[in-house]
Amino acid sequence: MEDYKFLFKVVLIGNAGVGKTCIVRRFTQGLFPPGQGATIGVDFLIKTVQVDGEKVKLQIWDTAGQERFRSITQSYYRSAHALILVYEISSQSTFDCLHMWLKEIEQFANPKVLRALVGNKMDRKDREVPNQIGKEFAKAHNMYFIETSAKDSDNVEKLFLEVAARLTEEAKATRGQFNNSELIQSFGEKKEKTEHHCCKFS
Ligand SMILES: Nc1nc2c(ncn2[C@@H]2O[C@H](COP(=O)(O)OP(=O)(O)OP(=O)(O)O)[C@@H](O)[C@H]2O)c(=O)[nH]1
Repeated sequence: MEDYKFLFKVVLIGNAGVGKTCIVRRFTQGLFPPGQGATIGVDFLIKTVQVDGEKVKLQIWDTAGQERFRSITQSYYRSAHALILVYEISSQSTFDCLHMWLKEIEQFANPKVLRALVGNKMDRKDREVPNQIGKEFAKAHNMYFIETSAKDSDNVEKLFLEVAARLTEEAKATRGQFNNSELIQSFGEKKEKTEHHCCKFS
């Protein structure tokens, strides 16, 4: 058996071009990839972090923001322990689509999923979404909020460490001692699709 205490599946979602892939690459590989192309479908990377002296393995799924991949990416929501919803602070339109993304979460994710809201590209000077607006939106929807810059490496590590810490705390509180496969199964229940939401924004 591998040497880690918990394994969590973390899925990044949000409009095309907001920086999901760059956030994941910054965190897992410590780099800001030049000329990053659009994600096709989904991609995943793994990183192990320490939470209170215990090893926690994060399986991080980077989904494509483009509408044409939506049916593929939606299928990854179900077994997610955490969903990181990303918008771009320099693009009001990506923020305006958050309601659509929340509907997707409601429809396809496990109700127990931990949700985080991330305003990426905080290094940019052409801000369109004030920090306070992002914060209030997150508060209203019971989400953890942080602004990041994958480019400058600001808050990226903090984001994933916070998610790992919250998931670990929740797992310990709800299940006590259990093994990793049990944990995954507990979040992997299938939720029936009842309605199709479509947003042609990307
Ligand atoms: N200034 C700045 N640019 C960024 C940042 N993060 C990503 N970018 C740029 O934004 C563009 C899109 O980044 P991606 O990481 O490919 O975006 P994505 O959300 O994964 O896009 P899809 O795969 O199409 O869903 C690229 O040109 C990146 O260089 C950031 O923190 N600051």
